[in-house]
Amino acid sequence: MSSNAIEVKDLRKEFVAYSSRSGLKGAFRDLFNRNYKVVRAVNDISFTVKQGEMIGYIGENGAGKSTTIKMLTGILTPTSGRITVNGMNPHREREKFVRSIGVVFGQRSQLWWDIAVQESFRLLKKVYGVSDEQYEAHMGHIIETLDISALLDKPVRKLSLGQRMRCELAAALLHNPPLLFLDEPTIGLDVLVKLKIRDFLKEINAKYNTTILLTTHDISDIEALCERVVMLDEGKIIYDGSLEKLRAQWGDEKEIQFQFSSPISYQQLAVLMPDSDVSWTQGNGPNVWVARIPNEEIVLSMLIAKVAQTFRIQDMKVNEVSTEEIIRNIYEEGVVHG
Ligand SMILES: Nc1ncnc2c1ncn2[C@@H]1O[C@H](COP(=O)(O)OP(=O)(O)OP(=O)(O)O)[C@@H](O)[C@H]1O
Repeated sequence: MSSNAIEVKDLRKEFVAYSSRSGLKGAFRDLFNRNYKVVRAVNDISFTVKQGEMIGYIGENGAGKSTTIKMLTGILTPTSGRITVNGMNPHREREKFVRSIGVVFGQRSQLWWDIAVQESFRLLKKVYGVSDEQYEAHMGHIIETLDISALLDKPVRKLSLGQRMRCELAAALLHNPPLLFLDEPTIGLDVLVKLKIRDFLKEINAKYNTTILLTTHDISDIEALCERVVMLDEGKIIYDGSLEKLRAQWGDEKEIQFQFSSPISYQQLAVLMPDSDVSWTQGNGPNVWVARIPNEEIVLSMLIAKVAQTFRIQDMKVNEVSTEEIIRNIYEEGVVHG
């Protein structure tokens, strides 16, 4: 097997969406020719994922994330393009393929609703052909780390969402797959469970070099886990790189908030650094002004020095532009950056 867990080349998926005409006359005409339009959900994307990488696959609703994952897991066939996952074609070598991946889709369960969790585990163990020795060696640790031993004899329908998600994760890893797909694994979970799941994923990744591809709307999941993000917009990859670079490229501004001891006018502030890219706006509260500046050390120290020389400052705060905000900006601007 090559060292790439996932190889995707010029991958495309189109859906044909029919629209029905209204009324009896419309229905009659629909019999002969229906109105349809082609939706290109995934538009010729290419990327590779190395074994052991943890990748955040992100994008707005409808960007094409689920469609990609469904193709990568062999649920949907591509319209065109090539996919190799764990050295296989996901839908051609179905049976062998599913044994090489683990999948957790936030809203869909692979556990049986009415039977005890451990019965589900036992069934999956059979399906995946996991030996007793393998199971003991591997699952004991997983059950302990996810803290689910007290849940094993409960039917899934009796579990809370957080409890169920932990059991889903254990189920997805039962056969110790080298590749794990997670779709919104922490959605709706409380902070402690989220942290537990993140720690667990980090541990699995470190211990087994498991590749993890994660879709999430929770950027803090990405910050905690992924060095690389692939961002999708309208079926196209608009960013593929490190979270750090994304920040550096886009988080290129800082905000400094000053609270002055007495009222100051905009003109007084505007003349401080007339030749630089500093913009001032009034903040919340009395005598509060916010300067937005380019994220450069020298501009920051000059500004602070000038302001401190000229006015009496009661309080000062520097805000980094958050990743959340950076990503929102990208969506709004829709700019393509490599
Ligand atoms: N079975 C289908 N038939 C027709 N159109 C579809 C089908 N599945 C997805 N689409 C369309 O393809 C586009 C991409 O959808 P997809 O579900 O992949 O987005 P997503 O990024 O996963 O969004 P979300 O975050 O909401 O899950 C959307 O415009 C969607 O309406």
